[in-house]
Amino acid sequence: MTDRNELRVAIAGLGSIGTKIATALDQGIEGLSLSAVAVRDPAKHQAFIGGLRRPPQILPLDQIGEAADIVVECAPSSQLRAIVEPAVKRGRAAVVVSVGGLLDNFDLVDLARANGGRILVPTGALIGLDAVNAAAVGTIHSVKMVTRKPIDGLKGAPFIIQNNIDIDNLREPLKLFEGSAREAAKGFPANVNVAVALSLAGIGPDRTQMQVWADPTVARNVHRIEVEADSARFSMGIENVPSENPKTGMITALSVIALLRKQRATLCVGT
Ligand SMILES: NC(=O)C1=CN([C@@H]2O[C@H](COP(=O)(O)OP(=O)(O)OC[C@H]3O[C@@H](n4cnc5c(N)ncnc54)[C@H](OP(=O)(O)O)[C@@H]3O)[C@@H](O)[C@H]2O)C=CC1
Ligand SMILES: O=C([O-])CC(=O)C(=O)O
Repeated sequence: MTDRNELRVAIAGLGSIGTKIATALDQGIEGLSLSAVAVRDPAKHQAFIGGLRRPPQILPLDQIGEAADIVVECAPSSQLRAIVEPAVKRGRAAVVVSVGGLLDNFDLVDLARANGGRILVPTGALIGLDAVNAAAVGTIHSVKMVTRKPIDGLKGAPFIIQNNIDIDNLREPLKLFEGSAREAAKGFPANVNVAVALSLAGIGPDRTQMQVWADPTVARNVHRIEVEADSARFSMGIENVPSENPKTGMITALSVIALLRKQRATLCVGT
């Protein structure tokens, strides 16, 4: 039975990130319960959902906002609008992991504001957005980010296909892209959500500069960031162990779980 004071959480997409969040909610997060999921093919996920202690309802994407106070989007970015729009229209909170998709749908922020909804972007596979948020209260002069991924983590990216770049036979690191976080998100929608999150925490997608490297010498998704602000200069780095989806670092799901834990926790640490 659901405690009426519990926040109901619904998850859209049960892939590498969504299944971890569903499992954590099912095992228990203070004050939260898993109320619904949306999947493309229910039959494929039947065993997983049936194996949960309290199996959630399975609802169409656009209806999960009805069954939840918080909707967690962890599907491909092409589905972001279909998931977030109905939720924020109903005044719900939407946790967005496909944050690159927000740039082309930024009106959702206005829609959320007009209806009392919220859009929450977790730190995800990155580090230090608390410091970037704080520095942005003052003046940030520049934010630069360099991402290196193993070949398997980059395969299929539109930028690579459109430019006909062969990364399969690389022996040395190859710089694929240099430009703004906005342009990077277009070329690598499943690879640089982190750069967009960084940009939204700091100086925006047009001023945040980034490089993307295909690197056969690394086994992890490596992100290095340099921030120059009036309050501080800082460098940050993270080397993510890929999950079963080689494009996605394992820490991404953990970051969402940490964000969910904060919704009702008595002790909250970090901004
Ligand atoms: N913010 C960040 O730091 C990071 C964000 N990401 C982003 O997070 C998102 C999820 O990543 P990840 O879990 O690894 O991806 P996966 O590919 O592992 O999972 C995506 C899931 O979405 C499901 N899906 C696809 N279309 C629909 C639909 N129409 N309705 C419902 N479900 C659908 C897929 O279903 P099926 O199982 O049937 O294929 C799959 O289960 C991606 O956009 C990724 O780029 C990733 C890493 C870091
Ligand atoms: O997991 C990572 O290292 C980053 C990632 O895929 C993304 O930002 O989309």
